[in-house]
Amino acid sequence: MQDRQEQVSQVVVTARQMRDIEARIFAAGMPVAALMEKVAGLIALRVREVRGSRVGILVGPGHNGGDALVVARELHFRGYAVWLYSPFSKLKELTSQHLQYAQSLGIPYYHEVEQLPDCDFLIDGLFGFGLERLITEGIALAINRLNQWHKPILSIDVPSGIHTDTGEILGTAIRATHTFCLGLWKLAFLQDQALEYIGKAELIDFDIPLADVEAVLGDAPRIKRITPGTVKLTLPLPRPPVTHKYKEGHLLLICGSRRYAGGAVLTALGARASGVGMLSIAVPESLKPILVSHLPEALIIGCPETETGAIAHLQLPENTDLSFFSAIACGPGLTLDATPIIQEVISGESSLVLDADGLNILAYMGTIPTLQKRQAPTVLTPHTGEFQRLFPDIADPKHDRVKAVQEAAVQSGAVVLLKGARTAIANSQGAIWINPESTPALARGGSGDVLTGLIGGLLAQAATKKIPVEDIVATAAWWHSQAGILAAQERTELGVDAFTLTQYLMQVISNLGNI
Ligand SMILES: NC(=O)C1=CN([C@@H]2O[C@H](COP(=O)(O)OP(=O)(O)OC[C@H]3O[C@@H](n4cnc5c(N)ncnc54)[C@H](O)[C@@H]3O)[C@@H](O)[C@H]2O)[C@H](O)CC1
Ligand SMILES: [K+]
Repeated sequence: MQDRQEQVSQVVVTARQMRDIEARIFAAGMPVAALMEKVAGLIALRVREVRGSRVGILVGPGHNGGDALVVARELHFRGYAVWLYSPFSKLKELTSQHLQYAQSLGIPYYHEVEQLPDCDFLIDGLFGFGLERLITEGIALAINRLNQWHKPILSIDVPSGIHTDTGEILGTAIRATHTFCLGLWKLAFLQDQALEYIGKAELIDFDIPLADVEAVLGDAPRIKRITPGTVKLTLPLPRPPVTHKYKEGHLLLICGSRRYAGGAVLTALGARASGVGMLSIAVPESLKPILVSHLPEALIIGCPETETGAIAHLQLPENTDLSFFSAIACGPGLTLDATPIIQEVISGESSLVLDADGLNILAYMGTIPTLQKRQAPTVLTPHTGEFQRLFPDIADPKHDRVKAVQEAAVQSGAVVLLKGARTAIANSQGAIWINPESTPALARGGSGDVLTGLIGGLLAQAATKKIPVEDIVATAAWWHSQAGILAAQERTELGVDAFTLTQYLMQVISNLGNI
């Protein structure tokens, strides 16, 4: 049984779902004003940990503004110098009552941004999940002006101006340094385009009953955050006391070319870190010595080469065919000259991960619909450019990455991992995993090759277990990014080349015991 914190940390909701959950709580008898008091009380406690005692509070017309006014009142009583700014003349009733009381306490209230005295930081309660249209005119100008002050801004629930679901900027938006997401993680926190506006994100749990969350989310496929708890459920640990190398999975990597030898080494090092029982690596014949020297434990299969140094065709050892392997990972460094290999692995019946040139060849051949016919699981791991080449008829993933990856999985029947600051993974039934933490240190050549090897190695080990493929892919994505975070902490964001990244993978798993 997972504890409440772990369960809450996995949940992701849309604005609509949050409103429905909230409606159930109110219908069950919780007074709206009491909930606002509780939530804003928790925010005020958190704000008091921030340095500074002169605070400007931005008040919107809805309950986000109400939250801000309760925070203003609490800070006022705790001795802070508090100033209110609100350009709105019409406020929701509860918000209006809080404003009236704040004014009765002598808290100054201004209609123009310029009237706000110099403050240490700002609290943004202009709009929460009720923002439904573009911000225009005076309010847009005010937000732009406030952003130019370059003061710390603490946003309540979401930075005002951000679409709660897609993370799009609706006209303009507050650039928060810190955002307190209320109750449950909203989808915008997991959309790349919103991240620059959100700053440091923190969930304020205000005891939403899990029964209400379950009732609203129902049995439909969910969007979930990957957490250490979900990762622990899928890792092949502990191993059974009695086992042997083939029981712990046999992965075949097909990668590399004379031009891109390093891609093969990095993919293999990612696979090695997965702990896979047996690793075979098919490369062009001329790469064999390099691979042997880096991975003495692996079986290196030298294959005939094209004139350009790509694998011309697979030449597996005698009595071996593709069905012999628990999983196959194919693509890094292949070049487009290895096209026949992709045709061959797609028609095989092993679990298959396709990345890099594997995806480019797939796009070139236009074989996405044929993936639907595969009996075994397929995993595609595109970055945005590869994604657009593979799925040209899906709307630009930049507008809504989560929707795009969901559509791609339905179209292909594959598990699709869309790389990004918040990597998203979808299966063809509509379930989504999103990796909530990463580092820009990973935006570097070769880091994707490491991920491909890691996914392949975990898939091979899970081949006989009943773990959903998307859960395994999610675990690999989390593991990979945590290694990047760990490496960046020690070596800065500039010090995480792909080889170094592979050296941090094991540390992540040994640290998991402490989480
Ligand atoms: N989730 C919970 O259980 C709780 C949420 N709280 C807070 O309440 C807000 C949501 O409040 P709501 O009143 O529904 O919406 P907003 O405050 O975001 O504002 C809606 C308000 O703004 C008007 N509006 C919408 N778009 C625009 C626009 N572009 N320009 C001008 N005006 C606009 C709209 O008509 C409404 O009047 C949530 O985020 C939390 O902060 C509770 O306090 C605690 C429980
Ligand atoms: K806000």
